[in-house]
Amino acid sequence: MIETQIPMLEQALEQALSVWKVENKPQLISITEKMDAIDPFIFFDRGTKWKGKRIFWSSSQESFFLVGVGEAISIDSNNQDFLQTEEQWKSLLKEASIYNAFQVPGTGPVAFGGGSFDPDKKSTKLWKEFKETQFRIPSYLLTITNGETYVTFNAMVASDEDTVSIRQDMLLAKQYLLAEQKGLPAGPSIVQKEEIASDQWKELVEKATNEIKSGQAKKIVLAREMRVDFEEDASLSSILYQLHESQTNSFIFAFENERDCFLGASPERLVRLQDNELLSTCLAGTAPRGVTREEDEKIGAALLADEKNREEHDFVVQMIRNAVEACCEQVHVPSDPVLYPLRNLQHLYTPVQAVLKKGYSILDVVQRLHPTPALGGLPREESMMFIREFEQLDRGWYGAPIGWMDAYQNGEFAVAIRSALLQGKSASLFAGCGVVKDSEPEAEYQETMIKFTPMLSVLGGS
Ligand SMILES: C=C(O[C@H]1C=CC=C(C(=O)O)[C@@H]1O)C(=O)O
Ligand SMILES: [Mg+2]
Repeated sequence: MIETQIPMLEQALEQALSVWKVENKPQLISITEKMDAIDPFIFFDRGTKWKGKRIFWSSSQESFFLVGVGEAISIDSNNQDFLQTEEQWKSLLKEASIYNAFQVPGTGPVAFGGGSFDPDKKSTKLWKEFKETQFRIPSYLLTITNGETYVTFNAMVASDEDTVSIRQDMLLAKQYLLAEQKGLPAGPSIVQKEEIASDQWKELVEKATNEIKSGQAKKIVLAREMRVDFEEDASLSSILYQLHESQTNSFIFAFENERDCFLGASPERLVRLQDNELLSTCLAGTAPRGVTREEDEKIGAALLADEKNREEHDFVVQMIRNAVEACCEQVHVPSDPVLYPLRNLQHLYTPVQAVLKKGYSILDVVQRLHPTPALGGLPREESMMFIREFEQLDRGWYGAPIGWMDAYQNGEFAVAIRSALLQGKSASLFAGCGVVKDSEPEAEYQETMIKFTPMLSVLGGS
């Protein structure tokens, strides 16, 4: 039997109404409850009732989950500016009626979202459902952290009448979302796949290396697309479950907008902030995994010693270090990278730790870091101009920051790679690589091939 009362609801509604009467603008109410264990994938699947408005985030390393259904309010913008988002987020929280006795990171009002890779590139209809910047405060948010489970109920109050429907919706939603449920639906299976213009892409890699050799840039990251079709509409909950099971050391994310959903399993953290402690990671330079342990170690050692990959990696470290130093103190960066193993490939990895200076927020850092040379290039402007002009792909949200922030200055953003845009019976997959002076088109092509593998395999078409 589920306890269907929502404690503090009446107080929260009353408080919001009294502020609304003075301020005359909608007020956020947010109530957090601790619950017995809830399966995050089943919660997401249950959320199909709110189809088009679900979000998912998990850090598989830490068993941390955020699953949101419905939308209490969104903070959107058609010109990308994370600082503007920050202003709106602060103003929303200023007078909000927040009842969260726990204040654990990721509980209470949480804004989840991201934006497009390059707002200056002309967008195509592929990404028509996605805004330049879009953050969602879910109506119902499940948070699982340190083995504890919380649910936060959020709503906007803008009139006396609202309180009646909010009360009703919240109680029904609580009953529905927490009801027992059988397993997840079956995963998709790919019936057709098409690599978009791969020969042209290899020519573009060559063009970029020439550009680099002539001194126009040091590194340019180039990406490409694969389009796949399924027998039936793909079930998102099963895909997320499979990603979570197969991709350790990754962030699993999903942002659903109507019939489209952008999801992935990214190993690349852009920034994490907790109690003012900042962690960013430089991840660039790639090699496959070996079949035997011996072979794997040999490939790893070769990657660590490979000049081309070290250069690719070092450009990212330089840029992130500079950006972090501008808003942090006690910046710590190891002098050499280590290996970061994933199921299908391994990367060079350098963590950057620091303490954020007073007056800065996680979105300040996101704004400064994006795009890092792991997705754009170096120098930033020159590489971005090259991508904007020559890359035959609408990256949309691929390669851009995606993540969450709470009301207590905690949050985490990943770089949205190893990802796909699901659109009912079809999907677009994205993969890119860092091109430097010693890049070879065929080798870079093969590298994108392995980067497609994690997503392809959970979509039923390895
Ligand atoms: C651009 C992607 O990967 C980046 C992140 C890690 C390693 C990379 C590389 O070695 O090229 C890329 O910079 C992608 O997966 O689509
Ligand atoms: Mg590479």
